[in-house]
Amino acid sequence: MTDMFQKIKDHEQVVFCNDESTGLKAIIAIHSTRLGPALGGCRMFPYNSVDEALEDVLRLSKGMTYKCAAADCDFGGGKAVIIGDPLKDKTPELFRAFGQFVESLNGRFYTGTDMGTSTEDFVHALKETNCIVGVDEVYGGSGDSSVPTAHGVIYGLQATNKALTGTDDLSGKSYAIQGLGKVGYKVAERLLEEGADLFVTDISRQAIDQLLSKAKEIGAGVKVLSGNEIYEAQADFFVPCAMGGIINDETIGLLKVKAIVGSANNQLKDMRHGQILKDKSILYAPDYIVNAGGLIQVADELYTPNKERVLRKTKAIYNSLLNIYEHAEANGITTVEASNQFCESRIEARTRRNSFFSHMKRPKWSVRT
Ligand SMILES: NC(=O)c1ccc[n+]([C@@H]2O[C@H](COP(=O)([O-])OP(=O)(O)OC[C@H]3O[C@@H](n4cnc5c(N)ncnc54)[C@H](O)[C@@H]3O)[C@@H](O)[C@H]2O)c1
Ligand SMILES: N[C@@H](Cc1ccccc1)C(=O)O
Repeated sequence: MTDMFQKIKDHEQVVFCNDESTGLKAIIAIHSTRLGPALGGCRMFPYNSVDEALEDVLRLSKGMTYKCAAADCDFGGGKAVIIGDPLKDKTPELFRAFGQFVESLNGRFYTGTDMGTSTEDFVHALKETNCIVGVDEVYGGSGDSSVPTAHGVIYGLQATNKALTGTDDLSGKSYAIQGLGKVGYKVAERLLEEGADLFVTDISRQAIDQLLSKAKEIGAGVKVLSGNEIYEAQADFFVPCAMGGIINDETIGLLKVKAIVGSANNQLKDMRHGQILKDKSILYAPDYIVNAGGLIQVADELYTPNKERVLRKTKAIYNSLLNIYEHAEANGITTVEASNQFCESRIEARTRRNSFFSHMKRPKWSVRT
């Protein structure tokens, strides 16, 4: 039998949620509460096996610990995955059942949207727990987190452009975007407005058609590629905005871009792929630095929400990336090593009181009740 404790050895807590009546099968992973209660979105995906779902939630929740530390948020890392097809298996009852499991963690885990879930889904969960972030303002939330996430990706592209060419002007460059969902579509739209050339791919025809009609409206050109063709696109930037693990042994040799900057979580299949990118002189913007905009917004929501502060902290992604590039270059290490080192030392320096968050609720949470 698999040694489950060996598998989850880096994590504080992993909860398997099973609800027969609604068909809910979910896993919540809390990686660390050293800096505060765990915060992380909930993904819905038709995983092929429970092992695959577990591996995803363990990696994603660990990434959230680093993302919170890098973005200077007083939260720890957690994530949830619901095993199911977001196009077929969603019901209000399923999300209410999920909300009950979140509530059972008593304030140790706050969650909201991620790949495959929407703000509407969490309005149902909100009936069972207050530990939900990023729902629309009419429900007391700060709104769709993909908006600031997309802003962050744009700042990330500008900083990377600056590091490569000395200017942060995004026009006249080409971008290969994988995934035109909540984040990818907004990034694509902004790049079109900037006068960029786009290569795009998505498994959803509807998502592609929506972008094509937008491009037509503003008279911009978009080339649609199928599946793996996106890795071979002759573009300046690869912008992954769908699933993780896409920089791997099969794809890395195909890349022709100068840099990778996208919102997808866990883009590198393995740490060693960071070194291969460095050897190929492809500048890699660590995903959890680039895609922190959504986290910044929902973390802010848990105090007294302030849009100006969210914008300022999201803008800081630009300088954070430039610092990471500089540190990596000066020390002959990869950009992921540089950002991991920064986060680990920040977590070490900030850990206080104890290393297990057990408070019942965030101080200002009562404003929502
Ligand atoms: N939403 C946020 O605020 C946020 C924040 C940080 C990170 N992220 C990450 O960004 C990524 C995208 O998130 P999202 O919220 O836009 O998700 P989403 O579900 O809204 O969009 C994902 C898109 O990718 C497409 N897709 C799925 N598999 C694909 C494939 N094999 N090839 C091409 N396209 C594919 C889907 O059809 C969909 O259009 C995820 O990895 C997510 O974890 C999202
Ligand atoms: N899902 C996004 C934003 C988010 C963070 C935390 C909670 C809810 C949503 C992320 O991975 O960063």
